[in-house]
Amino acid sequence: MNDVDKLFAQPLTKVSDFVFDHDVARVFPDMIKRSVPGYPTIVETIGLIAGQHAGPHTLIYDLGCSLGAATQSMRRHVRSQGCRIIAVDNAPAMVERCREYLSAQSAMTEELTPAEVIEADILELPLQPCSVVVLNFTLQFINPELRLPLLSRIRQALKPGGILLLSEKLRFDDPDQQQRLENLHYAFKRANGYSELEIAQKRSAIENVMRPDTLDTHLQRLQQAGFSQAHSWFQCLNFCSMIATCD
Ligand SMILES: Nc1ncnc2c1ncn2[C@@H]1O[C@H](C[S@+](CC[C@H]([NH3+])C(=O)[O-])CC(=O)[O-])[C@@H](O)[C@H]1O
Ligand SMILES: O=C(O)C(=O)Cc1ccccc1
Repeated sequence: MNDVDKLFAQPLTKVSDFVFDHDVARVFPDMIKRSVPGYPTIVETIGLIAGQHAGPHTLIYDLGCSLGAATQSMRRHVRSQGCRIIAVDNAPAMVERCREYLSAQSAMTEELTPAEVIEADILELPLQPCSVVVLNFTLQFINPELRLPLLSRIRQALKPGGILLLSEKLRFDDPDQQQRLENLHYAFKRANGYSELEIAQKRSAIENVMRPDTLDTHLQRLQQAGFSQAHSWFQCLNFCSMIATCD
């Protein structure tokens, strides 16, 4: 069920823009673990932090859930009575497999927080009052102009004491820092078995669809969206996770 990512292993005459289709869904757990430094730690810690902030009888959103890794972690960590997780993705292939993964988890473990998966565009979906929202490497795929309106809507939906957990690939204004961390990211990929060709073709595939911001841009935008406090709680190379709080 979980295949090794060889999507960019053969030379392609034209590298198309990256899409979350069936081929990607099939290899996604392998791809993200070998491509994002710190990903397993981030996913596990999202569960831990959500467990501290999800009050009884509140809603949790996992927006751009892919196969539901963050949802699975939160289902294990959130112990409050009457909590429910809504995982959302607009890629049908991801949603289909996410439902399978969550059913398999339910079958294997007792006392998990209930979770449902909705196929929807997070830019369109009305958000109900909630205690925790997760954007784990999703905002970077949203049109830059629509990022602040989305974050403002999330802020409006969060109850007092609620939090947003936002993980992103970072860009750096300083050219030396950008080059150093980008090179280290490629070294991380190489160490995980990706070839130079795979690294180069994946880079072309994502350059038009994934647009990272600087940490400053993120923190300022979170403030603009109305969050009381925002800071990072994890960084490995050019990948970071932030928490934003509501009074
Ligand atoms: N407008 C949108 N509406 C809904 N979903 C969207 C939208 N745009 C993109 N997505 C979805 O956001 C996800 C981004 S992957 C998230 C990993 C996951 N969070 C994880 O914890 O493993 C990150 C990555 O691949 O680097 C994809 O599944 C898209 O379909
Ligand atoms: O692979 C990369 O270079 C990334 O930045 C992360 C990533 C992981 C999975 C899908 C798209 C991008």
